[in-house]
Amino acid sequence: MTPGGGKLVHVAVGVVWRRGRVLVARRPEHAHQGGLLEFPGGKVEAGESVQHALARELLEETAVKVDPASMTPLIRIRHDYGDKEVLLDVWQVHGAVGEPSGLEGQPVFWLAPEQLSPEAFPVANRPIISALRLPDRLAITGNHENVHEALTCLASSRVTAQPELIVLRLPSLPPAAYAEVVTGCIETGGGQARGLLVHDHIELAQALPVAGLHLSWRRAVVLVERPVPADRWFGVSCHSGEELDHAAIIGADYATLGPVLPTPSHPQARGMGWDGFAAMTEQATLPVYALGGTAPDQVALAKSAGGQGIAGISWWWQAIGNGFIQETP
Ligand SMILES: Nc1nc2c([nH]c(=O)n2[C@@H]2O[C@H](COP(=O)(O)OP(=O)(O)OP(=O)(O)O)[C@@H](O)[C@H]2O)c(=O)[nH]1
Repeated sequence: MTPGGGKLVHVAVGVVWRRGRVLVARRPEHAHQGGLLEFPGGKVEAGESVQHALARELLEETAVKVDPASMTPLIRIRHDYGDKEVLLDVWQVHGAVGEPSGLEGQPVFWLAPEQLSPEAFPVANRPIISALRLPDRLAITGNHENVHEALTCLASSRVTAQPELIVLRLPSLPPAAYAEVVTGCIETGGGQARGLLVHDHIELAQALPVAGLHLSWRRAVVLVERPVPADRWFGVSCHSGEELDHAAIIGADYATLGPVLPTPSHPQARGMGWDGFAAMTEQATLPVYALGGTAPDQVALAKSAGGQGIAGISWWWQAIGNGFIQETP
């Protein structure tokens, strides 16, 4: 039973991929959340696994055949619509066989991830769309006290690891020097700092062409709403379930959660472990990166624990000079 006294409806939801696009359908007007777009799926029946429920629903609703064993978990979202509380259990599906058609009269079509407009879907789907667009590795810079060295490290680390999103975390730099690094990245990026998330300097993320804003918990805790527009990423560093709840309330698109494992900078801190991480992401309503002692070879592990992937410094940052890791974010 849910806090409201109703029953939690467990829904198997499929993100079915084909040639870089995903399958969507329009919900019938009379249905719950009618008229909006959805990813195909439906209720998990008693005694059924989520994967088998999804395979059954995809066949019944869209005529495509999928192998339950080939599905991979994307995210689980619990959402209370007021009239109904749902747990959307979302899985990615590759290798679906057959041409889809709306067997219940619903239009079905393929859309590229950048065509998935959050407003066209039920509210509970927004984190799913973020999870589809976000990479599975979130790179965080090490520290530097010098603008030139920070830019040099950033350029060389980027070439080797090719991260899509980078949190520019340079806590030792005074604000003016930090702004210089950001504008340096914008210049070399031909007018925009591609993939760059400004750390803690809210006004820079609002004013400059960067990919978004990442806030430390101490900055995020005082906010009551999202500080950047919807076309920028907004992430928060969290360390507990309560912090994840607050991040979701202020409109964060993703969070980092850690430390999961002991880190080189804090070897004495035991970390929450993968079980602790899984328990917290289970309750979260936004994509969550595992941070602290994690590396890209643990992306699959992080995903199986309900995470978006891993975040961190040491696996990609090529420190020079004083650019060694001094503390975890
Ligand atoms: N299939 C699907 N359901 C979704 C999505 N997003 C979302 O909030 N839901 C909600 O999940 C619930 C279950 O969906 P459903 O109506 O497809 O399930 P069903 O066919 O087994 O049930 P029904 O017999 O009541 O129609 C609905 O309340 C729906 O609004 C989504 O992307 N896909």
